[in-house]
Amino acid sequence: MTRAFSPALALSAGEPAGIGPDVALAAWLRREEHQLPPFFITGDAELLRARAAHLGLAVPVVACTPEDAAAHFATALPVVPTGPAATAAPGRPDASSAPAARAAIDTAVGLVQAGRAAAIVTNPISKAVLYAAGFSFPGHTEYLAHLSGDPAPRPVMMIWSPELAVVPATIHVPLAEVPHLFSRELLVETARITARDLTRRFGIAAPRLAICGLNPHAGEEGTLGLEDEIVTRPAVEALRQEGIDARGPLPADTLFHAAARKTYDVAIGAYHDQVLAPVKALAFDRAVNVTLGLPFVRTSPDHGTAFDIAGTGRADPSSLIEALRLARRLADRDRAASAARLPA
Ligand SMILES: NC(=O)C1=CN([C@@H]2O[C@H](COP(=O)(O)OP(=O)(O)OC[C@H]3O[C@@H](n4cnc5c(N)ncnc54)[C@H](O)[C@@H]3O)[C@@H](O)[C@H]2O)C=CC1
Ligand SMILES: NCC(=O)COP(=O)(O)O
Repeated sequence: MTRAFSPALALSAGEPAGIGPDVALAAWLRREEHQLPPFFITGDAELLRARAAHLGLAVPVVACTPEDAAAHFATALPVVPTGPAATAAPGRPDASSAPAARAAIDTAVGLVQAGRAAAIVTNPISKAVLYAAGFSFPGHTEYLAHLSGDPAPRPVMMIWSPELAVVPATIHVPLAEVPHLFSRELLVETARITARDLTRRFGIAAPRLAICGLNPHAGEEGTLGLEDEIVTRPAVEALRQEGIDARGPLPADTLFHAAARKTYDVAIGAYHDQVLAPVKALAFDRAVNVTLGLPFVRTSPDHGTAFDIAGTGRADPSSLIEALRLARRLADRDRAASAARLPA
């Protein structure tokens, strides 16, 4: 049986002064050991050559088209050039960082939308650097939704690992704004998208969702805050009426120990640190950030730019490796599902 052609994965280069180049080079060097699917970087080939030389890594870098990337992958790291040169030194972002980082994302999205990349994997950006250059989106998650369509779909951030998968209902917002943004509509919509994508892309037929309360002890029946009676409980009831296996409001402090984790497929929390801290504590080197709700597959390592170790050779590529492997799996499942929907 011949396997239908599927394009390579697009890996956006991320913040040039961060560890994105380091982990991309290190992942490519481990491509056989980890049976990595072919990928190409959208970015600046010169920067990658310079970083390989700086780190003393024997990685040939080849500039090519997305279509030629898979053929080059066995012998060189393929780069699809994006235009803006990135001149920043490791650990020292400069003014070249923002246009280069943004162009890498834009190119990757354009290629996946044109069917020239199977999925997008993003290396970390420095949000502060992009904000200073006028970027008005809190992070990739929201920017990718913006690039996905008009109106933009609601994006959902999931950090996935074999030990634990979590979703924050509010994403990149100041903690003081969380109680105002935490609404029944937000929670229901977030849970629906999560359940749908866990079935469609992860193959979990009836996902079990554990919904955390916002307050300590999930509000202790309203005595420690009313949000869980006004928002969380009715949202869970609405989800159950739709046939979604949701439970809550559950106290977040007792939801992440080993026995509790066996009772659900994903924990949905009210805010970023409530659920990202446990997954990063358990699986920092293996966890993958996946954006749900998009028309294409996007994954990312769970870590940031790590300026403190960029260019030192200490950056661990494991999370990027898992992000590449997961992106391929999810894209293949998407493709198979689309093919099954086609008329014979
Ligand atoms: N997807 C993305 O674009 C993300 C971007 N960021 C951005 O990254 C920047 C720095 O964020 P931080 O909170 O400092 O988190 P960080 O993940 O960059 O670093 C936290 C600590 O973990 C270490 N670390 C991170 N990745 C590592 C790896 N692969 N191997 C070994 N050690 C590693 C770092 O050296 C540092 O000590 C911020 O601007 C943030 O917005 C953060 C998370 C995701
Ligand atoms: N802490 C996770 C994170 O900041 C990832 O953000 P994004 O850039 O993937 O939206």
